[in-house]
Order: sequence, then structure tokens, then C-alpha cells
Amino acid sequence: MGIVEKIKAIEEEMARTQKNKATEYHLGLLKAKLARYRAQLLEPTSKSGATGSGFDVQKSGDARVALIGFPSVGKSTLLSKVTHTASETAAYEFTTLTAIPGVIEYKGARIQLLDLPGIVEGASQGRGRGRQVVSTAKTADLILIMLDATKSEEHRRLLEFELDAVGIRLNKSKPDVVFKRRTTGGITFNTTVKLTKTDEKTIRTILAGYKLHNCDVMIREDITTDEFIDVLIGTRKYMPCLYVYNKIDSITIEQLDKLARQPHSVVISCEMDLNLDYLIERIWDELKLVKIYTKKRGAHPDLSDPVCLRKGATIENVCNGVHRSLVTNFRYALICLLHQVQDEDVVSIFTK
Ligand SMILES: Nc1nc2c(ncn2[C@@H]2O[C@H](COP(=O)(O)OP(=O)(O)OP(=O)(O)O)[C@@H](O)[C@H]2O)c(=O)[nH]1
Ligand SMILES: [K+]
Ligand SMILES: [Mg+2]
Repeated sequence: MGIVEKIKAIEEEMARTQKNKATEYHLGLLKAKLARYRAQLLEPTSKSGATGSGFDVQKSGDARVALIGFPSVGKSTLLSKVTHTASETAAYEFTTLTAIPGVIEYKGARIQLLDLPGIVEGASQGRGRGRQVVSTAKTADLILIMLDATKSEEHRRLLEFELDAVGIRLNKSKPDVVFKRRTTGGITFNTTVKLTKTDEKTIRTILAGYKLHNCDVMIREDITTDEFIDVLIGTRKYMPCLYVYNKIDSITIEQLDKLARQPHSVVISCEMDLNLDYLIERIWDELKLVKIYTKKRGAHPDLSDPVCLRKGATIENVCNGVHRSLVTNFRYALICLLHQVQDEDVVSIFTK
């Protein structure tokens, strides 16, 4: 049996198994197995044939945003509207066959927007160019899940499933669990909160399933079994995501209102130019970019050419953004090298 078939078999068994206290451990084991096979499927060297690598587009600018969606939801139309790059658009599906980068210029930042081929159900298992698309999504700083506002909510769930299957966790933070492998000493299990969605026995079953007999587990959040498996696998990517509902020119006000109220959602019409500026603002917010102005001694700050960085960046990152040699020759900034910069900070750097 190939990995894809094995995954399918487990998924079927899980669907067949009723969820209750008695089957909890068995389901936990199946989940662990499933996660392991999925991880194997994505290994570039796996025998399943697919490479699991993304499109070869060079990163550029201050951040990368990837457009993920079913065919013909308007991904290329959006790229053509908000960047200077034209990507072919048409009424038929799979118009776009490769990754097309464009640049959004906003508040002094250069944000790379990647138009990608449409994906279909089963993309994560290698249908169409799906694997390549979802792998490319992993290289982004923000994912835009683009949806056709006239189509069902089912599409949103399917896309989330495909991204989940390749280890992308949307709008979630890493579970607060400390996990350490040991060579001896058995399993030490500790929690600082009451577990309501999983329990010690399930977790011990999963550890046994992974042949982990010596390790420290410290759980500091009310996690689910799946989240614990994520911690064990360790290669999960926690990414911010905006759901972009396009074609609102074709739905009713009531439908529009409902979509717009959902968390992490933006409603737009590329064709009618509705709300596109707001979308870019939201992209900027989600990327948590900060703009830093540099100032030479005795001169006014240079407001025309800011350095853009992700939130949490330090003076060291600013130096690297200006010129590589700055850190080596760093003497002092008006604040210290480890200071976390804030948006619109003005920084003067003095070198040796
Ligand atoms: N009504 C309406 N149609 C739109 C809007 N935006 C795009 N379209 C139409 O939707 C169709 C598909 O647009 P594309 O931009 O090619 O879609 P895509 O997501 O890039 O499609 P693929 O590359 O095939 O995956 C085209 O006929 C567009 O004119 C919109 O805001 N409203
Ligand atoms: K299309
Ligand atoms: Mg397209």
C-alpha cells in the first residue's frame, strides 16, 4: 500500500469509529499515525514520487503574501489590480499555471504578492499542482485565502483542510507545551492547567505510538490531542491568514453583511474596485510591519526611504536592513542593539 492509500484507510477508519470515551485512545493512535504518514508524504525524499517543493520564485521586498483559492475566484484579477504586474485572467478554470509575483507598495513597504494556480480538493495529496501551491504558501508571511462570495462556505472549509494537511495552522499560535526528549528516566508528565479536551492517558498512548519512552512533557495550555501531535511533529507552521471574499458585486447586502462580520475576513470586488484599499491596509496590519527612519548626525531624519521590518525586530535588524557592514562596525545607536523597534522610530547609528 502506498502512503496515500494508507492515509485514506486511516481516514476511513476514523470516520467509521464513533467518538466516545472508550474509543478515545484508539482514535488518538490513529491520529498519530495519520500525522506521521502525512509528514512522510511531504518529505522531499519520500517514495511517493512528489517532490513537495514549491514554485521557484525569488523572495523580494519586505514580506511575502500568497494567494490561495479555488480556480476562477479572481486571484489574478486582484494581482493585476493592486500591483503593476499583469497576470492573465479569464472566465475558465486554471488560467494561471505557475506562480506570478507582483509588488504592492504601501506606506513605504514593498510587499510581494504571489498569484498562484487555483487548487482543488485533494491538493495536499498531489492532485493538480496543489502540492506545489501549498508548499509555496508555506514560504509566505501571510496567506490570503480567496473565496468567491457567491459560492458556498464549503470552499473555505476545504481549503483549510488542504492547508492543515500540509502542516499549516492558520491564525493560531504555537501550543504552549514544553517537550524534551531524554535518553533515560521514563516519561515525566506535568500540567499547569486542567485538560478538558485531552488527557494524560491519551497523551501517553501517543508517546508510545511514537516510541518515545523517555521525555519530559509540560503542558501549559488546555490543548487538544491534535495540538499535542503538532508539538511532537514539530514542523508545523503557524501562519496568519485573511479570508478574502471576492465578487461581492454579485451578492445581496444581507449576504455581504454576514461575510464581513466573520473574523479575519475582508469583502471585496476586484471588478468594481470595492474595498481594495481597505484590503491592503488589512494586509499591512496582519504583516505587523514597522517602518524605521534613519537619521544621519546633524541631519533631519530621512523620511523618504524607511527600513521596513517585521514586528519584534531589533536595532541589529535595522542595521542589516541599511547595510550589512553596520553591525560589525556598530558602536552605538541612541538606543541599544537589542532594543525592539517600534513603528515610526527614528534611529541614528554610530559606527567605529
Ligand atoms: N463578478 C465579478 N467577477 C470577477 C471579479 N473578479 C474577477 N472576476 C471574474 O472571475 C473570473 C476569473 O478571474 P481570474 O482572475 O482569472 O481568477 P483566478 O482565481 O486567477 O483563476 P485561475 O487562475 O483559473 O485559478 C474572470 O472572468 C473575472 O473577470 C469580481 O469582483 N466580480
Ligand atoms: K480563471
Ligand atoms: Mg489566475
